[in-house]
Amino acid sequence: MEAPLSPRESARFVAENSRDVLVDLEGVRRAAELLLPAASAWRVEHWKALHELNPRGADEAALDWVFMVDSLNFSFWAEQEERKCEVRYGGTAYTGYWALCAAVNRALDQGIPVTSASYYATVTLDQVRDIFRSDTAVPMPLIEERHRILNETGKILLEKFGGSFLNCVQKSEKSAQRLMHLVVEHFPSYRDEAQFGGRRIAFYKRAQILVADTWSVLEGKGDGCFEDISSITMFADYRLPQILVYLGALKYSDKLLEKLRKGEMLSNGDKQEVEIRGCSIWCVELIRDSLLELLEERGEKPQGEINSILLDYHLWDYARDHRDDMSAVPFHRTRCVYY
Ligand SMILES: Nc1nc2c(c(CN[C@H]3C=C[C@H](O)[C@@H]3O)cn2[C@@H]2O[C@H](COP(=O)(O)O)[C@@H](O)[C@H]2O)c(=O)[nH]1
Repeated sequence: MEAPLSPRESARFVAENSRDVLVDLEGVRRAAELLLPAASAWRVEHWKALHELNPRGADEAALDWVFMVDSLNFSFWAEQEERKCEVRYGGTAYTGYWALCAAVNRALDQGIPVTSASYYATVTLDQVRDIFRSDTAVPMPLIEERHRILNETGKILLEKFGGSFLNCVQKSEKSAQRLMHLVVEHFPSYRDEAQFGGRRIAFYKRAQILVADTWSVLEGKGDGCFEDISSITMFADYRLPQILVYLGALKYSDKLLEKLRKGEMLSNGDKQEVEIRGCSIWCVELIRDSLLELLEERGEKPQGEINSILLDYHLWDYARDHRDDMSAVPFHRTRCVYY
């Protein structure tokens, strides 16, 4: 099979051929102006402090935490908004992606070595159900797939990288692209690819967020000093499209909007699902470019770094904090292990 286009080229190709999703250039500019005050202060060193559940260290154990969590970083959305999986940890009730992190930290606190490949390569389904148990009647979605992926991923990490994700990172020799391709080549559950307009395309959402979280947990230093980190695009999940539509940078056709409002599912790889994901990536690339142009026009230098990763993190956090304001904008419902 032909090698897929890179995520950035896939996004450009989809945006140029999309029918139901449009990147609005005026909206892109307005979004960049809205984000500019915050953008100047974005720094990779802030990632850890951003959220209490992120690992604190920058060692092998922290990398194993990131690898195991990003191997399961998919599909947390609930069938009914009011009936969600919830994990209580340290006095807080967490939902969505944070419920996953809270469950991992809860297990570690109980002495279960859940982030060690030697453990999760042979963990049983019953043990996985217990580790990720919800504190409500609603279980975490796709628990069987999460079990299968843990066994598969753990076995491969043991066989090919001595059971340590640090070895995989060091093999990339400080190239974000090489690390992304190493992960996709060796770990099947990260192969987030599709067919669109006669071309093979790839979004590699979990492989790219894994590279980004590796860069972040290592604070861009040592093995994490990727010279090509700016080549990583935004991560095409189901939250970012929602916020981009809310900000007016992305537009859905009436037909698509109606479908999403009714809560209809889109299958992974459907034309409209690919258009949503591809246009979202392209939209964030253009917002990033617009931020750099605005800074240039104002003769300002950012204190940190303006790239699609830090822009994505900011937008994702913004979406989390403005969930209610965005309730009129539907997110697309796809059940899969890729995002
Ligand atoms: N584009 C993008 N998508 C991201 C993330 C994250 C969390 N990562 C960073 C955030 C904090 C830490 O600093 C991590 O570095 C999770 N997701 C996706 O969202 C969905 C979960 O949403 P909800 O159901 O609301 O929890 C699901 O597809 C999940 O895969 C991100 O950052 N960007």
